[in-house]
Amino acid sequence: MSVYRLNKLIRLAPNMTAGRSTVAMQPQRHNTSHSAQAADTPGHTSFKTLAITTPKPFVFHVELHRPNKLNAINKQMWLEIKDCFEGLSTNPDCRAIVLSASGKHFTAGIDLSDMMNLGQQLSDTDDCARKGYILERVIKLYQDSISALEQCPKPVITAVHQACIGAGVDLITASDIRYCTQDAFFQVKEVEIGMAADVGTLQRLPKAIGSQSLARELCFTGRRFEASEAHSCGLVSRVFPDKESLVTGALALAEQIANKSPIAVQTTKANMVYSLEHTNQEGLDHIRWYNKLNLQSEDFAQAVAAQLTKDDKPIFAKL
Ligand SMILES: CC/C=C\C=C\CC(=O)SCCNC(=O)CCNC(=O)[C@H](O)C(C)(C)COP(=O)(O)OP(=O)(O)OC[C@H]1O[C@@H](n2cnc3c(N)ncnc32)[C@H](O)[C@@H]1OP(=O)(O)O
Repeated sequence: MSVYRLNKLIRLAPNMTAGRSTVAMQPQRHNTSHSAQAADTPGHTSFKTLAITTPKPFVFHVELHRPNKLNAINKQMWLEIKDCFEGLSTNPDCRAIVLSASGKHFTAGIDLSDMMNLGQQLSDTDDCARKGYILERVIKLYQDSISALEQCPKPVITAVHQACIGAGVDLITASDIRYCTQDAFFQVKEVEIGMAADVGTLQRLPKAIGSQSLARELCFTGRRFEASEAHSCGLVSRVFPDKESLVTGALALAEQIANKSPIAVQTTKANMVYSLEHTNQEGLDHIRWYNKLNLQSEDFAQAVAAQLTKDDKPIFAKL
């Protein structure tokens, strides 16, 4: 589906009011009346591998949803992740996103059966250059899928339970904030399947944990590590006792973010992502350019007034 069409569909979401409305979802996943309504709405489409709900005003909850396949990421899921986050990027009803997963594990990484299909496709030609072109396109598509989280202007909070393997680590390191359950475990497993990780972990993990030494150890060995180590090295910032409290905590954080000025939050994300790759001076130049506009916005005036009057919930216009 084109990004244009997806944007249009996501924009059809019912107005955000407290409560649960569902867009582009798996009807059987959420047995609320809202799900049925949304599923029946003409023009609504369904993602096959993602379930999307809007549990709080301006908060979208995206779930990896191939529970019977341990949320292994097949081609369809790669495409849908990209479409979904690109669509939410321009959706004015979305200010913060929680990404979690249904079923036993967060994700078993790339779908290995799908990889076998790719092998079949490659065997259709004997020409190594043509095989190379096929692989180039696939890798680029998968990279873009993961990068859609980082490029999405809205903060993305990932909530990991149980296994987060291979491509799962690529995925979560492209998010803004990571939480997990105490039974979560992580593995940069690519070397174990005979490849170098190529969709983001090697670039983002060292920055996320702030240690080249540990990142290289994890990437060279593919050793599994648990929630406690993920927390102590800074890969995740909070650990919850179970999945229910994890998702509740992640949604509460998303709600807190969604109550802030969307201009302030989205500019903050843009500048923090930019500053990861640039010098301090370049980062300062970048934010100065943004803020010479943003400090004239009604959000700024309203937020300052709210501070002075101790109004803890100023209402900001959609962005
Ligand atoms: C261009 C390339 C871009 C990106 C590349 C990314 C690379 C990677 O993602 S590398 C990592 C690949 N994933 C794995 O190696 C995971 C292997 N699986 C496991 O380690 C375990 O299954 C587990 C995730 C820890 C879960 O363990 P458990 O709960 O005990 O379940 P199992 O009994 O092991 O598995 C049940 C069932 O699922 C099948 N399965 C597991 N993982 C995958 C997978 N990634 N793809 C496809 N299928 C998977 C497993 O074979 C079992 O199948 P049965 O038919 O029931 O035997």
